Amino acid sequence: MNIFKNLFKKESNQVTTPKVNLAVIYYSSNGTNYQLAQWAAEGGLQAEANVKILKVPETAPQSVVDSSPSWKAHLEETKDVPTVSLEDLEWADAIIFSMPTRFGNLPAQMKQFIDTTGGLWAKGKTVNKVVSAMTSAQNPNAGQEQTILQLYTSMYHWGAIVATPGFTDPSVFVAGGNPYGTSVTVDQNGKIKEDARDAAVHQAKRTVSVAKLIKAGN
Ligand SMILES: Cc1cc2nc3c(=O)[nH]c(=O)nc-3n(C[C@H](O)[C@H](O)[C@H](O)COP(=O)(O)O)c2cc1C
Repeated sequence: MNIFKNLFKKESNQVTTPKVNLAVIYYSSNGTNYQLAQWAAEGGLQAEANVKILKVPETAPQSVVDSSPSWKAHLEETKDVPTVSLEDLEWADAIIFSMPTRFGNLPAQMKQFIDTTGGLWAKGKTVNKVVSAMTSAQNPNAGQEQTILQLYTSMYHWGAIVATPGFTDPSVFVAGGNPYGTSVTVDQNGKIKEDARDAAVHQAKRTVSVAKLIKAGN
């Protein structure tokens, strides 16, 4: 009888999962991906994760930033958002990346940050991070999926576990139906056209719940 009791106890322990650390890492020139990052952070908190919103460093020349009033203003508005560090990556069990589409690809700022992770990768510290990505673009068919998939290519090298939203929630359809990750289209004024809040929240919750399983398994 005691044996059964112990077995039951062990199962109960397995169900009590540890708290997950979620890093929402973004790059944004005009605020869209900062907004997506904030929605993802909301989802992480709803899933009871420890959450950090972190920006990647701006690498564009100051003269280029200065030539765009909205870009300049966004950097000023977000100057107090902490900049991501390699320690943040070590801390994170789960990571949501959010970045705009640039000529059908990742922005150089995000890629530059990812390319600083070779040391962590070499020590095996990127393995089993649960990751998911979001993006924005000015057109629905000019690189949204491609940008997310390019990010995931690096994640496969990390040994990360890519947790896509798939079609696991109605909010994915409302946001435009991108199963690879929430993606939004912005108009000329940078206003998001789709109602993507719930999709970003759902994506973060799903990412955290997969990370919980991985962490509990470890
Ligand atoms: C250099 C550059 C390249 C871009 N390339 C694309 C593109 O390939 N496809 C597209 O639809 N929009 C493209 N855009 C528009 C951006 O994706 C859009 O402004 C961005 O998603 C807004 O995100 P943010 O507010 O977070 O900066 C480009 C913008 C810039 C500045």
